[in-house]
Amino acid sequence: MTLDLSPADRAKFATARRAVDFVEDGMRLGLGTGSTAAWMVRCLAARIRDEGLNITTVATSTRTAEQARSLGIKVVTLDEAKWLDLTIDGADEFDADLNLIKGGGGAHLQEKIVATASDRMVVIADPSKEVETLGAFPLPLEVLAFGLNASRTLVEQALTSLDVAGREAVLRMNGDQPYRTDEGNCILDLHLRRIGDPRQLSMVMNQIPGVVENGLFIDICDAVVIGHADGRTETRDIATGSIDERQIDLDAAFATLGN
Ligand SMILES: O=C[C@H](O)[C@H](O)[C@H](O)COP(=O)(O)O
Repeated sequence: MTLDLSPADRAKFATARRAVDFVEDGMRLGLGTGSTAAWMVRCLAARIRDEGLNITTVATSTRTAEQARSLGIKVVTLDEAKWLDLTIDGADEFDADLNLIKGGGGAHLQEKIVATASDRMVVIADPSKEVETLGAFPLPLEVLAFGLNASRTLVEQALTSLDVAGREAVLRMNGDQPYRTDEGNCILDLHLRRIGDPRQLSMVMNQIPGVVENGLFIDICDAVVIGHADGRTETRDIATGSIDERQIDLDAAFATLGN
């Protein structure tokens, strides 16, 4: 029963359930990472099982790969899949142009590679992720451990000439050790508060030696599905400007999960 779920989880489930409607038989699909994406993987597994769909997936983290495989979903590498039809992933923030901040879970490097190797990227989010201006959520930078402090100094220097409201670069920790990504790199979380020009910031950050990838997704996302705790969903498509509203029966949908 979805009544046992928190309002936040009901909203995540609603967006996830609506987004898997875009999956078609035979597709090669990118699977995002995070709590919303985890709901999507459960919904996808149910559709594959109930409809006998032939779906090949590429995961954006070891976490997601393990979850997908445990639910019987076929997972291959991106090089094996070559190219993807669709990627469905969560986000930490999105704006009116569907530019995103991602990487709250430390997976934005693989997520960006997978999303840009897809014909289409659909973001799944609850309404709290929508912002007028990106930047309240700290922007993650994946950075090589080698020369980390030098890279951090260069990042903070570069930020002084950019249109942002804060400059603090905080090393993400896992207990008393630096957090390590799937690639073995570190994460600097940039507390910028407001990002005036996301495109410029993204380009400048990726020019700094040691920075592997930043969490800004500019002109990558094609549509967002916003889910609400009462089962309402709204899908906005950036290319057509269309808005599609659907009501998900959360209890009925939950009963189909079986996982
Ligand atoms: O690295 C993590 C990813 O970018 C996630 O998609 C993002 O942090 C959103 O996660 P959640 O759905 O848990 O809010």
